[in-house]
Amino acid sequence: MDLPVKIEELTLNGDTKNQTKREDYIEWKEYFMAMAFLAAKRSKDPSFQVGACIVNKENRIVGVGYNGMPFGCSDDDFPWGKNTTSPLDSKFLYVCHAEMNAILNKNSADVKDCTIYVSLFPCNECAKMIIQSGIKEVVYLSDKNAHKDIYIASRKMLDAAGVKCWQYIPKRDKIEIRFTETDCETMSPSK
Ligand SMILES: O=c1ccn([C@H]2C[C@H](O)[C@@H](COP(=O)(O)O)O2)c(=O)[nH]1
Ligand SMILES: [Zn+2]
Repeated sequence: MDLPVKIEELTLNGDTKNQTKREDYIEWKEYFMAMAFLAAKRSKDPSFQVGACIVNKENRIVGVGYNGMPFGCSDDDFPWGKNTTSPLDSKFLYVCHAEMNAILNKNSADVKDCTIYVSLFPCNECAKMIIQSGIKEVVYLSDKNAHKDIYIASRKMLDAAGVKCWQYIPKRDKIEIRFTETDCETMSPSK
């Protein structure tokens, strides 16, 4: 009688070793989009958080950013409101967009031919920076502002410049990170 062959585990020198690769790993595109979403978690903007992750041809991350106040402009002193009487009292004149921060934060000489993963389709100002920096592909998740002039102009420029833009449709609605998942015995959830 044939016994079922178990290829998953093999006893080697007394150790049980896994012999087949995991199947539930996250794939590259999902990983990079998740990086953009994780970066967005750093944003102090109370109404909308955006993240961006720039990746080169070798699937190496070369820049990450989120929307925030410029260096030296305190998150506590500069305004986060939007419906203010004076534009000087709203965030819009001050906040650096996620894409701009990702490009300026680059840890490589340039971002030519790179892909930028963004949680939100880029505005016209970010589109200009993307084009001028040589990024060749935009992978976005939300396109919630597609009907607004700023975003119509953005798409027009990206299309004209030959920057490929496509919407990432996630396979799952969340990726959970549990710090207690590792086998680090000293680790315990903070109270
Ligand atoms: O391309 C973009 C467009 C917008 N952002 C940032 C700028 C603001 O902090 C928020 C948008 O706030 P609303 O209150 O929804 O107008 O998103 C960006 O980083 N990149
Ligand atoms: Zn922008």
